[in-house]
Amino acid sequence: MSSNAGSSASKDAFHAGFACFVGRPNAGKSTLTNAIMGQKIAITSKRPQTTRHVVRAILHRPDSQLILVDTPGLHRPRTLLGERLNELVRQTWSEVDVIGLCLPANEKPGPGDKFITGEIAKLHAKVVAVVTKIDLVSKDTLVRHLTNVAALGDFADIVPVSAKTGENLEELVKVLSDKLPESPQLYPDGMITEEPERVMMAELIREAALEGVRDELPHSLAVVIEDVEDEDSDGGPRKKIWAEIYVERDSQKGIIIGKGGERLKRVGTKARKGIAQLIDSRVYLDLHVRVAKDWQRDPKMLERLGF
Ligand SMILES: Nc1nc2c(ncn2[C@@H]2O[C@H](COP(=O)(O)OP(=O)(O)OP(=O)(O)O)[C@@H](O)[C@H]2O)c(=O)[nH]1
Repeated sequence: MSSNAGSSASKDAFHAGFACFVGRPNAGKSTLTNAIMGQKIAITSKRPQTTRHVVRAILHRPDSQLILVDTPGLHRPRTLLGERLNELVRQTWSEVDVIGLCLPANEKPGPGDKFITGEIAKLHAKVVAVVTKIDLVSKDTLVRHLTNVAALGDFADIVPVSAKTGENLEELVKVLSDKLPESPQLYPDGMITEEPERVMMAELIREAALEGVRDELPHSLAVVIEDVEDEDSDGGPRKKIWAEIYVERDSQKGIIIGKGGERLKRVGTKARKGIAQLIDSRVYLDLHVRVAKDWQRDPKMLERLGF
């Protein structure tokens, strides 16, 4: 044991704490969280700003416990929902020990990245620049990119990774874990997320409902799990889940339901499979679509939808 500060002194100590990935929309934060966890937890998509909930993933290593908090991207708020999301991001940023600033290797750091770098520099957290999507660029481009990233701010480390190929992911976990404070384990062994199951179920339904229609209604859709019950059916025990999909207009309801209810049926089947896998049980999903006019601007409705 030694009283010296620094990593060599705390070699044998256990480190535990919170980390989050930040970066502009589409920087690869959710994909990175999923890849590190080796399983699907956050919801990813080709469209920006689909991450709505703070999802915690817990990474256990022999000498550390890294708790990943997933945040939505910071963006210019146009609605009350937008403002709430930004509040949520800032709140999360202020609560973590380490921040991984995600900078996609295939895009030059821009004013948005500069802005975020400035914002997080004000916090107590250590900041690691995570260069994402390195599978998309050549070695030469990557080297140039790393130089640009180094010029962007004062980072505790710079780690290039690919969530797609898995390159350098374990190194990233190590770098982030090393920067956590000395602390006993914060969560029990084996626990990988504290996100309530219902939120994850809702996200699976939301993802299924958005498939193919993201252009038409990217932010107009929210899902609430109304109830979950155990029941016995002919095929054995199963979970019966009542869920509601909220949209803002009648026309959107039509899009979700589809001709003769065909589309909603497909959404239900896809979501049911995902949920069954998530909770490892047979599932009966009772899915309804409701119109809540302008829910994104209605504080009561936002509360009900969990924002
Ligand atoms: N080729 C490649 N694509 C990636 C990688 N990581 C993420 N992507 C893609 O980049 C897009 C955005 O990834 P997300 O993980 O949803 O990005 P995000 O930063 O969480 O986005 P928001 O939720 O909008 O904040 C998706 O189409 C991913 O498939 C990677 O390592 N390699």
